[in-house]
Amino acid sequence: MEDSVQPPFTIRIRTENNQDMDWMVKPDEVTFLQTLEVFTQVMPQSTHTAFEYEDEDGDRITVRSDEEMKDMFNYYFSELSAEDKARGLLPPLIIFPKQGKTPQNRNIHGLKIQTNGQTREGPTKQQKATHQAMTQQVGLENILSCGQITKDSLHYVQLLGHGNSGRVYRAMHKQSNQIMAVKEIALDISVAVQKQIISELEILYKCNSRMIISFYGAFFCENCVSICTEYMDGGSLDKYMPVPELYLGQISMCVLEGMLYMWNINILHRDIKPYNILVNSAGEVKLCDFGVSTQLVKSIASTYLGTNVYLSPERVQGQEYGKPAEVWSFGVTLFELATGKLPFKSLNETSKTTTLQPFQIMRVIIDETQLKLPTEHFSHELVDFVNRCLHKTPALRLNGQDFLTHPFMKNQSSFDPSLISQLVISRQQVSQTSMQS
Ligand SMILES: Nc1ncnc2c1ncn2[C@@H]1O[C@H](COP(=O)(O)OP(=O)(O)OP(=O)(O)O)[C@@H](O)[C@H]1O
Repeated sequence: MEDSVQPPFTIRIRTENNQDMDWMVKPDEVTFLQTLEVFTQVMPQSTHTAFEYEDEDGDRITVRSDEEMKDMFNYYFSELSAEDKARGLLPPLIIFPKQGKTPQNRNIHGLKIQTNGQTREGPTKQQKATHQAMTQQVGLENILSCGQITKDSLHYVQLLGHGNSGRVYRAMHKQSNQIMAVKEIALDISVAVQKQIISELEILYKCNSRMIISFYGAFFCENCVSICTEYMDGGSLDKYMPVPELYLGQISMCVLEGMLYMWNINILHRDIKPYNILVNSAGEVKLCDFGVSTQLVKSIASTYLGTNVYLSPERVQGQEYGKPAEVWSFGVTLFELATGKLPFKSLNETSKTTTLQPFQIMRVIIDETQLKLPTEHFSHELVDFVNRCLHKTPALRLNGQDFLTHPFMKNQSSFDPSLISQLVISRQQVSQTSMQS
């Protein structure tokens, strides 16, 4: 690896207060000095003379020169797993800036003071110009991102759809040729909030379940956040409704596995609905759009005026969100997937849902007696399963243990991707035929 050209990857600068800043670099082009200059842009209040990275035992190794930086890159590439290399998108290399010890510049209380002539009012004109030049030189505009994806590194291929909060594109990451789905959400928020969103989204890197969509990275460009995830060629389940019961069992198994996996690591989805369950022609079923970033959820909610018809009665009434609320949304989703309709009589005409005021929809969710799945069309097991997810009293809904022992789930043999694959491919054939005629 030492003599070959090393591909671009992300250096994650971990600041003292544990805030991460990602910076995409080409190892052959970036220098030690440039790295220190980037620190100055990210942490203008401190002076740095070196930085550290961790070896496989967690021991810190200091970098003070181009030579040592080269050693660090070689070490990083030698430690990559075959899986990382095959994925094309490399994990970030975390570095820890080291502050220079300049006692004459510190006061006795240990408070940092300005060291480089920068006044309290902010940088001088000359500093601003240097900053701007540096920004262009080292690609600082890319720092507000996690992962190594930026707008420029993507080739947008096709608009896949749009929801309440934004648009989703199919795009290709030029360096890795990786096809991905990019969800763009416009948000009118401060840079501080943008940073918080990016750092909250990073938890998605740790989610490793075959039932959860893979996360490739996220970045802000102007006022838009772009979230890049695995592309699923079958799209979301809303396009398949009504879904025959044969497939519903398999879909439920996958959604539950994904949900239970996330619950285990203390993450709630917060927005379960047919639009957030994706399928592909390989027969995979995956959950997407996890509400892992509280700040992102808040920022979207403040611009969205509608009412989510998948919300549980207790959530509509402002009570704390918990697993039972998630189970309710799953119940509404299954009901809709099975019948193509919502479990509320008065919300079933689309024209009504769009003309009803948000508070009227909330009233329906709280007050209306839910429809029951008709027993003549569905098995007794499915009807009972859905009805028990849709119990008005949260404590009486199915919970983690009951799910797996419920006859509807027990009747499922193990997951068979060929079934879902059949569903996706036959739909793709139908839409191709209708496009041709
Ligand atoms: N990873 C993906 N792969 C393939 N298609 C996708 C992917 N993510 C989303 N889509 C498609 O894009 C459409 C719009 O997605 P989006 O997440 O914006 O919709 P939504 O969930 O209805 O909206 P919102 O979450 O804003 O309420 C989806 O219905 C789906 O068909």
